[in-house]
Amino acid sequence: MESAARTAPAVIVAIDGPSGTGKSSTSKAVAAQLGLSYLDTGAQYRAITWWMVTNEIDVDDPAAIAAAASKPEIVSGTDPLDPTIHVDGTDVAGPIRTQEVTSKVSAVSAVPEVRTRITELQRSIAASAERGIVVEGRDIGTTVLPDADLKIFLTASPEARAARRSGELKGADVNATREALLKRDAADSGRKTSPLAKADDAVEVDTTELTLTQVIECVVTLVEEKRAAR
Ligand SMILES: Nc1ncnc2c1ncn2[C@@H]1O[C@H](COP(=O)(O)OP(=O)(O)OP(=O)(O)O)[C@@H](O)[C@H]1O
Ligand SMILES: Nc1ccn([C@@H]2O[C@H](COP(=O)(O)O)[C@@H](O)[C@H]2O)c(=O)n1
Repeated sequence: MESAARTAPAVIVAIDGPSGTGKSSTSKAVAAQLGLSYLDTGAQYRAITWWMVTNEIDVDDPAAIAAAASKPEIVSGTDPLDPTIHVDGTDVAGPIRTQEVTSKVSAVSAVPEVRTRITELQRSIAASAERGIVVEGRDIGTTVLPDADLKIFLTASPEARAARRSGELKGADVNATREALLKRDAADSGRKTSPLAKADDAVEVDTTELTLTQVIECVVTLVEEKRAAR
């Protein structure tokens, strides 16, 4: 007899929110716990940004970015225990996390041709996830997967997010980290095409006072409730 996890219908979970709210940590853990695939859409935007920088495309020139948007081949591995990201066959998991890429990704991701290309890729990955998928980003619930079974919007105070990030960056200045987070949020929320936004039907979870374990438990419970109601 097949296990319950095997026979459960595929479930699509969209997790959005500003930087440092815990989207990646939560999404990976929820997907691993429930036997689902996992997609880090921020890594895809970072990957195309890395390619633009490496190929000396001026990120302040939207026309140049648009003209090059279809060139790199971006491949995402969706195992939540070992998510991967390759550009033209090169493993870029490390290079996409540099300060240079982080400071330029909002400009690249605001270009409509980039969003169209990456959104198509995201939809095709989600459609081929047999057991379902947790997809995290900024516009998953609003634009990429508007019919997702469950939409979550994570928030946390800027202070909590900066403290988490500077802990991760081993002693980085908390105020500078906070300013950088807020600057990226403002750019992502303010762009014309598919900005960072909460979908009307998303469940908002403020993680400021919650441990990561509590957030994961909360989301797992919400997924199980959705599944039980189907
Ligand atoms: N509820 C929480 N309590 C404490 N630390 C947390 C919590 N959630 C996440 N963290 C920590 O905060 C840091 C940022 O989390 P994570 O990378 O998951 O955020 P994110 O929303 O995906 O950020 P970004 O959008 O910038 O990629 C990580 O070090 C993570 O372990
Ligand atoms: N759905 C998404 C996801 C991400 N972005 C852009 O990528 C940047 C990096 O995202 P991280 O989650 O890795 O921090 C982010 O600041 C956005 O500019 C996006 O536009 N849409």
